[in-house]
Parts: sequence; C-alpha cells; structure tokens
Amino acid sequence: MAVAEISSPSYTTKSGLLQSSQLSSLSTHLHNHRCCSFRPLPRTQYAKISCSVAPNQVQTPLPVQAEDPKGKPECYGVFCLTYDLKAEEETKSWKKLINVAVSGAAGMIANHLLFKLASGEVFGPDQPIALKLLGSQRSLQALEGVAMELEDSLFPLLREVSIGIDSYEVFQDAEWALLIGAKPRGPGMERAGLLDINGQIFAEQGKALNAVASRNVKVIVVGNPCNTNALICLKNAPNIPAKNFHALTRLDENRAKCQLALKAGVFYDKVSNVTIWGNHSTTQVPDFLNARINGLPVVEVIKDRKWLEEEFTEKVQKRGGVLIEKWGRSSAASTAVSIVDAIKSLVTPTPEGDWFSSGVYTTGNPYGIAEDIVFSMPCRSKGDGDYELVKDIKFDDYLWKRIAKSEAELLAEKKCVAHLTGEGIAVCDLPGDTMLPGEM
Ligand SMILES: NC(=O)C1=CN([C@@H]2O[C@H](COP(=O)(O)OP(=O)(O)OC[C@H]3O[C@@H](n4cnc5c(N)ncnc54)[C@H](OP(=O)(O)O)[C@@H]3O)[C@@H](O)[C@H]2O)C=CC1
Ligand SMILES: O=C([O-])CC(=O)C(=O)O
Repeated sequence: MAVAEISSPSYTTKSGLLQSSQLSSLSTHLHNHRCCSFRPLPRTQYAKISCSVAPNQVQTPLPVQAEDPKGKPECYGVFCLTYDLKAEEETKSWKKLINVAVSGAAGMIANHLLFKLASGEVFGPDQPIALKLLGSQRSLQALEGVAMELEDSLFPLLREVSIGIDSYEVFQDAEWALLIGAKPRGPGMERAGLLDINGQIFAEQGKALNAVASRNVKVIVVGNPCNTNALICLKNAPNIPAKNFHALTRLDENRAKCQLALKAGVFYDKVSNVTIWGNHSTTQVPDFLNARINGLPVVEVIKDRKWLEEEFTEKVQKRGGVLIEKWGRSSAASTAVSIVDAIKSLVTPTPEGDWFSSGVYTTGNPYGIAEDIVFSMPCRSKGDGDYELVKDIKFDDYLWKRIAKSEAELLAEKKCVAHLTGEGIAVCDLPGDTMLPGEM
C-alpha cells in the first residue's frame, strides 16, 4: 500500500502502511500541499492515499503498487502521484470529483466503457472522475492491464483509479455503480442455474452497496439476466431507494431504432419515443405503437403491420444472438455505447416530448404492470439522475399480450431467486422458450 511520510515538508515515500495516529497530521499536510484526496480505508487502521491528476502538474510521486493479496483497492500507478494544480487550473471551475464503480472491469464491455467514462464523453468536460474497478482473483492481473492502459491514455479528467476484488472496498462512496461482471451462460447450463450463480453475485454486491456506497448511488445492472439481477441487487440494498436501480435495456432500444430507420429509409436520429417493454430477453417488446419517425407515429410511416409485429419484433429480440453468431462473442462496443446513453439520459434533461427505456422497479407504475419486479418502461429525466415514468402511452391488444408474456417471465424468474431476495424458498418453473438475447 502506498504511504507518504509526514515528517518532511516535501514528504518522501516508501511502501508500507500508515498508522491511524498519523492520519490527521498527514491529512493537514496533504491539504496544505494540495494533494487532492486522502481517505481512510474502511474496516482498517490504515490510510489510502490517492491523489488527483491534472495535466503537467507532477510534484512529488508516491510509490506505485497495485498488488494487494487481501484485494483492497489501490490507487494505481500514475494515479498515486501527487500533483499540484497550475495557477490557471486553480481558478477553473471543476465540478466535484465523482466516484464511479465498475464491476467486470476486465471484461469486454468495460474495455470500451472505461475509456469513454475517462474521456469526459459521459459526464462532461468539466467533471473529474475517479474510477473504482472491481475484479476478482481470476482477473486481477488483467485489471492491472486495464489500469495501465488508462494511465497511458493521459486523460486529464481521470483523477483516481483504484482496483480491487472486495466489493465492500471498491464500492466505498460510489455515486454510480455500473455492474457488468457476471458469469456467462455456458453450454448445457440451465437458465435457472445462471439465475442462481449470477444472483448470488448481485445479492452480495447489493449488500456491499447498501453498506458503503453513497446513499443516492445510481446503479445500472448490465450482467445478465439483468432485470432479475437488478431486482436481487435492490432487495439486498434496503437503505438505497429502489428507484435508483436500473437494468440496461438501452441497447435494445438502440437496436430497435436502427431497424425502424432502416425500414423507413431515414437516418436513425429521426426515430424517437421508442420503448422497450419488459425483460432483457427474447420476450422483450419493442413498442412500435408509440414510437415516432420524424414526429409521426411509426405505424403511419411503416404501414406494413405484419412486418412490425413479426419481423421487426423478432429482429430486435434476437439481435444479440445473431451478433454472437457473426462475432463469436456478445455485443461489447455497442453495449458500452448504450451504457453511456443510459447514463447521459439520467444526467441530461430528456428532449421535450421524447423518452428513453430503462429497466426499473415497477412498484407504483401507472400501467398496471405487476408490482415488485424490474421491468423496462418509458422514462423521462430532468437531468438530475432521477426519472419519472411517462404517462401518456397508448396500448392495444397486441401490445398488452406481448407485455403480459414478458411480465409472466419476470414473475417466474423472481420465484427462482426468492432465496436471494429474502422471500423464502425458491421455486423455479421458467417458461420453456425463455432466452437471453444472446441465445438462439
Ligand atoms: N444488458 C445488456 O444489454 C447486455 C448485457 N450483457 C451481459 O454483460 C455481462 C458482461 O459481458 P462482457 O463484458 O462481454 O463479458 P466478459 O466475459 O468479457 O466479462 C465479464 C466479467 O464478468 C466477471 N465474472 C463475474 N463472475 C464471474 C463468474 N462466476 N465466472 C466468470 N466470470 C465472472 C469476469 O470478471 P471478474 O473475474 O473480474 O469478476 C469477467 O471479466 C454478461 O453477463 C453479458 O451477458 C452483454 C451484452 C448486453
Ligand atoms: O446474451 C448476452 O450476453 C448478450 C446480450 O444480452 C445482448 O446482446 O443483448
């Protein structure tokens, strides 16, 4: 663990641990020397030093040490250096640093996402960011590789990077938790088995968020089956508002917009008001009834209702699987883009008259969808991180029938994970045709 000795005015460095008795004087020292962050680690006597990085501002380097057998998150490499702000930077109105935790950080999706987060593309060019990367014993080396690439990218807004394998450490003070890590379904594995294995990951991570994250942390669950994983996570985090948990269905929305644009012969920015209803699975319902192209109802622009009900719907539902057949792996870059879209939709006001899809907690929903599940529905945001469900939605028999199928699937998934949500003994009887988008 990195440590700074506090006896010298420009402190020297060595590896070792800092005793709690030294904390307050070191804190004052670092503050006086404009070191940017100084935090006691939870559940230990020791302090972690992890300093802000601004361009061309090297002052006194602290040691580089990423490995920790106990798996505590460490400031990584260049992110452990002490920097001083240049005069012109001091007056710049940087926003307060935000803590973003990412699980599955050595995986394929994260490999795209982290660089977008660090570049300022997601939270804006004046928003410094701390990335807290969660891996496992299995991925610790790879995680160091990720951190090295982040170092080499010289992102001015990336002020801290820490890596770790203990969610209680990594999620400390997290304001965003992007939960990507999950075991992929292997050959011969039942969906019920996947629900159980991944459900345990999300139960544990829910508990960790509940214990150490910001009380207003926003959580986006990506790891599949993401709706039920999000439900498990929120049930294990009773001190965090259930409304703060999302299951990622934005990729499905983007896929639907692309297909509608293709069919109508327009660029995809002309397609709006697309809702994905339900589960991120092959029962999901891409809603063409309420969607618009150039401001007109889709059904007035694309008059082929059979195409909309059959070809379009199935194409969106199975897009992930077709991509896996082509690529030999599941969507990673476009998923990362859709995570960026999902975050931006929460931190910027939704354009007038439009909405976005997100898998959110159903309790209190205005549509009559079963309570107490995580279901993708149309949302609007004022840009404050929160959202409201959209009220003026049309339904017809076709749409209701499809929504009911996805609802039934999620209710069945919920029964499978009752042991993980504190609701008793699990009974797993899933509909036979229930599949992830990546399954064919
Ligand atoms: N909602 C959506 O729209 C989409 C969701 N997904 C889902 O996102 C998840 C991540 O995808 P992707 O990044 O491509 O996958 P990768 O396989 O590249 O990475 C997943 C990470 O999950 C972690 N993991 C956690 N627990 C286990 C476990 N028990 N066994 C194996 N690995 C585990 C691993 O990291 P570590 O060892 O560090 O824990 C691994 O690096 C998957 O669940 C996938 O199905 C994918 C596309 C779209
Ligand atoms: O099943 C998967 O892992 C891939 C997936 O969710 C998608 O492409 O939508």
